[in-house]
Amino acid sequence: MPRIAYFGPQGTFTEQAAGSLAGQGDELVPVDTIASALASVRAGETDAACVPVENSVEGAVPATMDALADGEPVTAVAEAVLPVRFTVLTGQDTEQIRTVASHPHALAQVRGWLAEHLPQAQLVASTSTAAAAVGVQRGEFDAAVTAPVAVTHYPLRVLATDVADVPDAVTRFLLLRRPATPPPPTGADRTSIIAFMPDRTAALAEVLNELAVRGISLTRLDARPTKGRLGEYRFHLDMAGHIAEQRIGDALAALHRRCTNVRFLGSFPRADGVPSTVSATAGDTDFVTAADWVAAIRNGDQA
Ligand SMILES: O=C(O)C(=O)Cc1ccccc1
Repeated sequence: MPRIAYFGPQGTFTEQAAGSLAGQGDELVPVDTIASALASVRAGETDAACVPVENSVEGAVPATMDALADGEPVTAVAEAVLPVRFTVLTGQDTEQIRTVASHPHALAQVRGWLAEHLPQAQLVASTSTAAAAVGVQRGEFDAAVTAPVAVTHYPLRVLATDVADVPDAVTRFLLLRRPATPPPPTGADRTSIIAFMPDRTAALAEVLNELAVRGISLTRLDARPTKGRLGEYRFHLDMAGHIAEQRIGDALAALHRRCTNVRFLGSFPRADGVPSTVSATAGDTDFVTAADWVAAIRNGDQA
């Protein structure tokens, strides 16, 4: 039975995302950190791992960026986008609540609500929203900001539901496997890479230009320090399209020439189903016709 490690414990948003991406009969295996979810799939203990990658309010999840960049390569085969509205669980009377724990991304998205409803409470970062609920059960914190599903796992008092400073916030999750042939292109795909850049004037501009001249639309650009010298970054880029498409393959080959290293993180269907736009001169046949023309000249058969 295929096993999917997810960022747990039970009752996280990531469990919900893993459930929506799992096939029938897949076993969902909770692990405590994003790094250990990826470590388990790298080691072959599980077949896939589900982790959060970015949020529409708080941006990238740094732990996921680092775990994807370090260690053996893994590639995304699917993504899920979930609305995030929070439930506040407690074991106390409201007046007694002195500490509220949650994942930093969750705390950042309910700051306004907490300031209004629990102004006396101190905010404490936990490894995940569900870990905060576990902490409340153990008496370590007075309240937890959790996913709605947490209430079924942790029998605590529901202080509030549908809590969100930004009502339409969403989080995107990835399903990652050990590298294999990517899922086939659908016309509405995303390709994800990490570009390790040389420390050179205009290096990022040159990389972006390789995408721009092929009419490739960026869907995400994030930077993380390499943890080496101050000012050295790696860039996490997502683009509309699939590596099986000529313009994407051609662009990645150009980046391979220009960058210190390029890590391919997958080509997979977009959860929003938005089809890629392909400019009039960057379709697959345009590339094939152009390559045939060059080959003909090399062969001495120019028409
Ligand atoms: O802690 C969780 O439940 C997660 O899955 C990470 C997370 C935290 C806040 C919003 C979305 C996902």
